[in-house]
Amino acid sequence: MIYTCTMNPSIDYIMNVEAFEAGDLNRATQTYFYPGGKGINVSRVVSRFDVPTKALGYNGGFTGAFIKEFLDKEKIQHQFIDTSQTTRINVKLKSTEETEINGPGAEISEELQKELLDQIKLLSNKDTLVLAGSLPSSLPTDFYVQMTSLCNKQGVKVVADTSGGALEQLLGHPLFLLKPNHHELGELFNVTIDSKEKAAEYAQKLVDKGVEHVIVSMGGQGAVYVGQNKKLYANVPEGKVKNSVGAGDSVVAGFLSALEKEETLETAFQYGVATGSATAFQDDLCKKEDVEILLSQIHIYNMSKGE
Ligand SMILES: Nc1ncnc2c1ncn2[C@@H]1O[C@H](COP(=O)(O)OP(=O)(O)OP(=O)(O)O)[C@@H](O)[C@H]1O
Ligand SMILES: O=P(O)(O)OC[C@@]1(O)O[C@H](CO)[C@@H](O)[C@@H]1O
Repeated sequence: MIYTCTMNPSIDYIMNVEAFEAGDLNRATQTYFYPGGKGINVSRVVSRFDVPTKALGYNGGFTGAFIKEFLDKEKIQHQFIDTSQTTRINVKLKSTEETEINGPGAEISEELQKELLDQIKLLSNKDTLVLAGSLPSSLPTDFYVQMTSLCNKQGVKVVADTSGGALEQLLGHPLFLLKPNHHELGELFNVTIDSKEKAAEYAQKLVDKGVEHVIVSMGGQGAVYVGQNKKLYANVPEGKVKNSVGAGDSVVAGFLSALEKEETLETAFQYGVATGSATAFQDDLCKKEDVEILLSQIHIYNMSKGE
């Protein structure tokens, strides 16, 4: 089972505004509400590939109830811990540019932290746990490390999709998959990643620190995969980007879902990139059919052979 854990979920309130003017009254042409938070996005996309998934994390209030109802409608299992605080609403403003305003997180008491760690203790070596998104500031910065240590003892595969201090602290701990974008990877090593070769060089450093699979997404410039004995590059398909929210999460979901179906690494990487692009080309997260249309446009090159 692919478990996802979203410490800081959200309702994503998408507002399309034709020509946004700061400091003025703007009227939106279309608005949408979606459940958000990186782990929840991963669960929503994984379930579209018919792979079993369950969303964990914190949730509360009327916004939390909306997220649970939405997941129920999509037949996605969830087991959130109730914080009795209103889950945040993140505004995604789409105009000539995309602007995001993400709310702060809930106050998570020590008791609630323990409750989540107790849930993690029930996972087994057949499970994968995706730790995704920001940590609310009330949580200790090593909370993902605490969860990862438990998982490593139980043989649970850990996937991390986070950035900054939370990501830095995870390095050195055995991880199954990391998917930084090229900016996040650059920040980790204080360098600028401006080519696929540089992305592969720094992804290799993550593999040397104990990460089994690293995917570096580079937006419209393709993606790089580095694992124990493989260095691959994938182009991205042509298309109009409508929405980048959840595109990175979709790469994780596509890659993990394909591995669950025992596809090869190359195919899983191809699925990951196709899934990311399929979401980038839609208003909401992609469907399985959107991914299948794009698959044949993504070519995998073996960088170790100079391709
Ligand atoms: N211009 C584009 N054309 C085609 N696909 C794209 C484009 N931009 C992004 N994507 C798809 O989205 C994936 C993730 O994009 P990106 O590298 O920006 O990651 P990210 O920053 O983690 O994403 P997010 O915006 O969700 O945080 C890419 O690997 C690709 O599949
Ligand atoms: O504030 P965080 O946790 O870093 O990111 C949260 C978020 O921006 O990430 C998802 C897209 O990846 C959205 O659904 C959500 O609003």
